[in-house]
Amino acid sequence: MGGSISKMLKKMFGNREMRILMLGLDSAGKTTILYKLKLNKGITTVPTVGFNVETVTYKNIKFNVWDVGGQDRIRPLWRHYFSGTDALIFVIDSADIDRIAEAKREMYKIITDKEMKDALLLVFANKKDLPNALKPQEITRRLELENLKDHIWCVVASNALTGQGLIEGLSWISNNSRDAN
Ligand SMILES: Nc1nc2c(ncn2[C@@H]2O[C@H](COP(=O)(O)OP(=O)(O)OP(=O)(O)O)[C@@H](O)[C@H]2O)c(=O)[nH]1
Ligand SMILES: [Mg+2]
Repeated sequence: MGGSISKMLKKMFGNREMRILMLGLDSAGKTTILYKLKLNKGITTVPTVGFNVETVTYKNIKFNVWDVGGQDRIRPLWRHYFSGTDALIFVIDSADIDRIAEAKREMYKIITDKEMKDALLLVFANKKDLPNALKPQEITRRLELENLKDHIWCVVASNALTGQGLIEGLSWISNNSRDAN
């Protein structure tokens, strides 16, 4: 009872905070997404060695977004960021068809880790502007998400250069978080 009242107050008056971890193969567009959300502008990125973290406020939620570099030699560092994650944003380059299988392997390694068992999974099918980009339904099929029963998941097509899809993604996360109910 007390719990639900405090949730209601939080919903009405804000101060929700969520920890978001954004991972994906190198060059998928993670850093571009982070700064488009944060600054609403495009930036010139270099491959991330280490991480960037920014707070993005949307409606009454503070999203603490961690963007960790995706080059293969630094992927072993990803697990150090898992603890306390409310939602994983896994970014896919929808036009990098040769590496979808590799992205899938990496994604399953992350979400099967016990520290990630309660995390929501948002997949950005990014770079949707590129002519050979796979559609979100095709990304869903190739990632075999229909078989993924122990996570709440969603695929959103995005273009980090224009920002298309990004707010839709954050809004899905906020609507599906445990304390949204
Ligand atoms: N056409 C297109 N290019 C994009 C999009 N998003 C990112 N890019 C470009 O893709 C390249 C890589 O983007 P980054 O944001 O640096 O990729 P990253 O995932 O942070 O890569 P790492 O830091 O190495 O893990 C840059 O040249 C971006 O401008 C998109 O939606 N469409
Ligand atoms: Mg980066």
